[in-house]
Amino acid sequence: MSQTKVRKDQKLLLLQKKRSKRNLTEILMESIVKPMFGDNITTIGSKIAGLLFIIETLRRYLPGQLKITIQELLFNAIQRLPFFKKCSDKTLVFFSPYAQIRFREIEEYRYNYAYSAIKTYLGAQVNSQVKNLKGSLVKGRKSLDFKRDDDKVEDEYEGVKLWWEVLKSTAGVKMCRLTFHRSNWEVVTGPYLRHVVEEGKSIEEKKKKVKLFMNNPSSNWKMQMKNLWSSIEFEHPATFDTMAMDPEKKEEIMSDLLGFRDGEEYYKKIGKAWKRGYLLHGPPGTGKSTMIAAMANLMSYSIYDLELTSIENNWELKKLLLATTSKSIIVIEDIDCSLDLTGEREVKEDHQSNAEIKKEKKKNAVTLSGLLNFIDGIWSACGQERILVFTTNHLGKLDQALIRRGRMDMHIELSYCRSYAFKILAKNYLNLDSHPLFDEIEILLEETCMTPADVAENLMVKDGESGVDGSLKGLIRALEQLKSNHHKKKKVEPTFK
Ligand SMILES: Nc1ncnc2c1ncn2[C@@H]1O[C@H](COP(=O)(O)OP(=O)(O)OP(=O)(O)O)[C@@H](O)[C@H]1O
Ligand SMILES: [Mg+2]
Repeated sequence: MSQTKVRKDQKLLLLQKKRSKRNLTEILMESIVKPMFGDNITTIGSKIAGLLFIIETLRRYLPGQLKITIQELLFNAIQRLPFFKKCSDKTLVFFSPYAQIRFREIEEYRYNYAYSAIKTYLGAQVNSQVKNLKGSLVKGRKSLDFKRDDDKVEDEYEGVKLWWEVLKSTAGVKMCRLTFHRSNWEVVTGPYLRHVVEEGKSIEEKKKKVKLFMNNPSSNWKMQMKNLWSSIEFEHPATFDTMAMDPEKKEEIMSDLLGFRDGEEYYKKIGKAWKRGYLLHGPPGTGKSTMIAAMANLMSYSIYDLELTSIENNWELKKLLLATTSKSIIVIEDIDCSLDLTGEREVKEDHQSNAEIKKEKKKNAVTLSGLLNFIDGIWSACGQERILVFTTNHLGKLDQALIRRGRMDMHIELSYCRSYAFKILAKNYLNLDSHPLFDEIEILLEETCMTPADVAENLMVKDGESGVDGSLKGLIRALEQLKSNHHKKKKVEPTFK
């Protein structure tokens, strides 16, 4: 069957469904509501009593979802009567014994954690009576994981029946809708929903996977803040154990991070937003990106890799920030290359046309002040438990306002490979704690500037001789080469006095 035919059939089915719903409302209107009330209300009391009798009968004898659907239709029919059109919401609500609560995925521009907790809770309602399930194999686990895959879930709590629906509006807004009898208002809005959210959160915590998010270009954003970020599962193997750097510095960074993670009370006490900024600087190949991965693995936080060059203006930057979840690391790599850090744009030459200036502005309209707002303005206080990481190869190029303490709380320098870093790399790559060639290598490392990335590359090469000796000798050759190149360069360079 061709695709267009399938689409036509689906449209037809949808139209029929809509029609049948409308027809049913009309049938109820003609057969029950109009004969009872007519268009003119005179003896309202006895008529309301009659209607309540019908509603109560439905409540007793019809099964769950069907009962709600018919009552909803009846309610809709009543609302169409001229008399009731003039009534306030309060009067109308009196005729519907059911209440509904909607939990939208994005509520007032912010991610709604209740939505994800509820979805997780509903997915976990698995038993032998369930018709639709979905199965998956999670990495690192032996057994399959089953989740409920129904749009409608009936639940029961302390004898109270509740009906959940997982919906998506035509505008693409995802939501969970809960329907319950008004007489159970206290139980549902209190202990029941608390139970659902807590249960959902604890399941999420147990199954938590670290994710890597990337921002989509705004031209791909749809309505209602959807599709701002794309994500994949984060599976980088880097840890602080494998980071080649000064052990003391490493210890300091790790305890700073863990202190931050457990610092909710402390941040509340001092009245500061629960966030922390780290600036990683150093030459290419010294482990800045590797450290971000190690941070995410240590904290079990997801990474939001923010590509500033694909953001058109400060407003988009705010939207992206608001759509991030807590327990996350927001990363801007090579901050000096992503942004015009001089703040105000330079005045353009006279001969440059207005159109050209406009085009230029649009191209790079995220400004330094926008970014500063993003870091510590009102907007950043909207989200808690977030880490910000900036990386740069050129610390000197950054505006002081951007890197002052309080914005970037900790400056971490990653540098060329020295003795302590080499020992960690030798352990990682060759499983060596010591070797007669270590002394020679360590002296050469002090005399040269080789990055950990280059040392690691050399340790992986099996140059001629096999085994660890071959790798270490290869590294020595590379270091000697680097040293002699350095001397040659020095000789050529003129000296200024
Ligand atoms: N300090 C380090 N400890 C362990 N491995 C490192 C370290 N530095 C570099 N490496 C290795 O070198 C590779 C490149 O490092 P990485 O991408 O982290 O460097 P970078 O500082 O982010 O460089 P750039 O400035 O070019 O982005 C990594 O895959 C890692 O294997
Ligand atoms: Mg990098």
